Parts: sequence; C-alpha cells; structure tokens
Amino acid sequence: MQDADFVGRLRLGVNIDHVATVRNARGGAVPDPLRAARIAEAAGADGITAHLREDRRHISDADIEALAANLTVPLNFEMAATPEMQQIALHHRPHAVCIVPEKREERTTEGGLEVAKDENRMAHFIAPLRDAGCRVSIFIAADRRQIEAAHRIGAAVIELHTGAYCDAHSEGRFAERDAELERLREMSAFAHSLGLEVHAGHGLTYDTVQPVAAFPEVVELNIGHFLVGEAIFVGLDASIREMRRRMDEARSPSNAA
Ligand SMILES: CC(=O)[C@@H](O)[C@H](O)COP(=O)(O)O
Ligand SMILES: NCC(=O)COP(=O)(O)O
Repeated sequence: MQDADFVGRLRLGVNIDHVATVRNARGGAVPDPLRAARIAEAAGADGITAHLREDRRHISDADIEALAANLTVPLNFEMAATPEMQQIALHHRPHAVCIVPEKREERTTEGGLEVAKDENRMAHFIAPLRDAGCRVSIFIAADRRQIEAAHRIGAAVIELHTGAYCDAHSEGRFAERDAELERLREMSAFAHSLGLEVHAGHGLTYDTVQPVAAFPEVVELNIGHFLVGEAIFVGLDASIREMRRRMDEARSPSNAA
C-alpha cells in the first residue's frame, strides 16, 4: 500500500460493548467479547473500542485484561474521568484512552463531556495518561466551546458524538438531521484547524455512516451497536465488512465534493 493511500484511509474502530451486554443478560461466559474482537480484526477493523462503565453493565475488568493481552490492533479504552478508571488505564496503558461522560441512570452515553466547565480538573486528570504514552481523546458534542477546551487541556484527539444526528435520521426529523450534520462538518474542520485529530461515533448505521465518513478531517469512526445488531442477521464478519465497504466508498476520490 502506498503512503498516500494509507493517509487517506478512514480507520474503523469496532466497539464490542454490545457483545458483553448480551453475555451479561444471562450471566456466564458467552458470547465472548474477545472472540468478537478477533473476528473484527480479521474483518478489517483498525482498532477495538471497549467502554468499561463504572457500573460494569457490559464490559468487565476481565474483558479489558483479555483485550489488552491479546489484541493485534490498538485498543481504544473508553472510560469516565474517575480515579478508579485512571488507575486501570495506567495499569494497562492502552494505545488510546477516550474520556466519556457517564450517568448511572442513562441507557447509553447521552451527550458529550462537559470539558469546558471542568477544564482544570480534566487537564490534571489526563496528564498522567499522556505521560504514560496513551493518546487521550475527549468524547464531546460538536460544540466550539468544548473543542477549544479539549485543545487547551492538551488532548491529542476529540471524538464527536454523532448520536443526535443518527437519532434525528432514524426518527425522520430530516431538517434537524441535516442541521446536526452541518454542525458536525463545521466542527470537524474547526477541530482539525486547531491541530486536533478528529474521530466520530455513536449510533452510526449503514444509512448514516457515509456523510460523516466523507468529512476529510475525520480519521476514525467508532461503531458498535449497529454492527452487533446486524450480526444477528448476517454474522459479525459480514456486518463489519459491509460497513468498511461503505466507509471506503464515501471516502473514494470519485465521491469527493
Ligand atoms: C461512548 C460511547 O458512545 C460508547 O461507549 C457507547 O456509549 C457504548 O455503548 P453504551 O452507551 O451502551 O455503553
Ligand atoms: N464512541 C462511540 C462508540 O464507540 C460506538 O458507539 P455505538 O456505535 O455503539 O453507538
């Protein structure tokens, strides 16, 4: 592969939390998130994302141990900004640590991190992670204030929350969807102009992935829930390969604006 091809390739991080959700519905050991991660690697995932929630509702500490020990692609470790999670991250030193907001009562990650309101604490929180060699990413809404704050605290990466865009699409609120997409487009360019690496994710599906994949500043998408759901019908390998195909199609020069 030539360098130019490599630089232009959009990375796919496969989130395997939802495999653990199914396992935990029954207890026991199956389905195994590590097995899912291995299939994802073989299907072309560039990384594996796993979110160790404080309440351990899906991914467990043992899953993180197994992933850290066995993955052949980088681990993107999602976690809340708590001392417990910081200790776990410093123990494993994953390639990337993505700081996300968490509420015990939420069904899924509802919004982005309020880094602008908590700048001083966040700067101190991420410093040891950076010093340990982790690429620190902040999961935020497409909001200029939050992006500026993420930049000021020294994050290398931001991940833009695409949930509002995807929800608007699935609920048929197309004017809102288009406005959200425009916000994501503008804020990707803004974050890139500050020197931040730009990722995006949450709720992306076959129907919603291509407009986001086409943003030239976005270098990584993290996708999980849809892929695991689609795997029920076509298998995990096929669901990931089809997502990869759509991402590459959106990124191909013939589709450039
Ligand atoms: C931060 C994020 O978007 C993912 O970790 C996603 O939230 C995983 O699923 P849950 O929200 O169900 O934990
Ligand atoms: N950070 C977003 C992520 O990892 C995947 O989110 P989802 O596709 O499971 O909603």
